[in-house]
Amino acid sequence: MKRIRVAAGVITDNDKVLITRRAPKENFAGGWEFPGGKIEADETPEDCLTRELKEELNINVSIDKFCTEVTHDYGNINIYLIAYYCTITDGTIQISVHDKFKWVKINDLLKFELLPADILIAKKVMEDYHEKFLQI
Ligand SMILES: Nc1nc2c([nH]c(=O)n2[C@H]2C[C@H](O)[C@@H](COP(=O)(O)OP(=O)(O)OP(=O)(O)O)O2)c(=O)[nH]1
Repeated sequence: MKRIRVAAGVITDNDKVLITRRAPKENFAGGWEFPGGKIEADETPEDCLTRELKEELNINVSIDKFCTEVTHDYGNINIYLIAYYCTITDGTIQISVHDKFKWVKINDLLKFELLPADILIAKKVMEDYHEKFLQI
């Protein structure tokens, strides 16, 4: 089975988080995801994420913190997905490979049709958010 490694960015703004929708003709068209892409052989996940977010959304980000990692078996492909919390440091979002982007309430994340591998990431983001909220 084909195995790939993918880095994804969890970009939050107070109670919201950014998700992007895979365009028609892409694999998993119509599915919402955390933007990012495949990690190349000579790249760290962080370098990959910086590159992908610039390529796909035209933004520069700082990578703040590891969020979580998951592996998911899609049948024909096995994906290792590593997610990091990021902050936009420069630029305004311009989509190029996605057909939509949306800032959604963290609490509403599971209402969107996320890619299957992203459900565990979404749950971790919600958990981290609630923990932060309880500490205030
Ligand atoms: N980017 C991204 N991909 C995800 C997520 N969850 C998930 O299962 N995937 C899957 C979908 C794709 O099969 C794969 C990532 O491929 P991609 O098409 O986004 O990566 P890429 O930009 O490097 O691809 P390419 O067109 O250059 O080949 O991982 C996610 O949250 N973000």
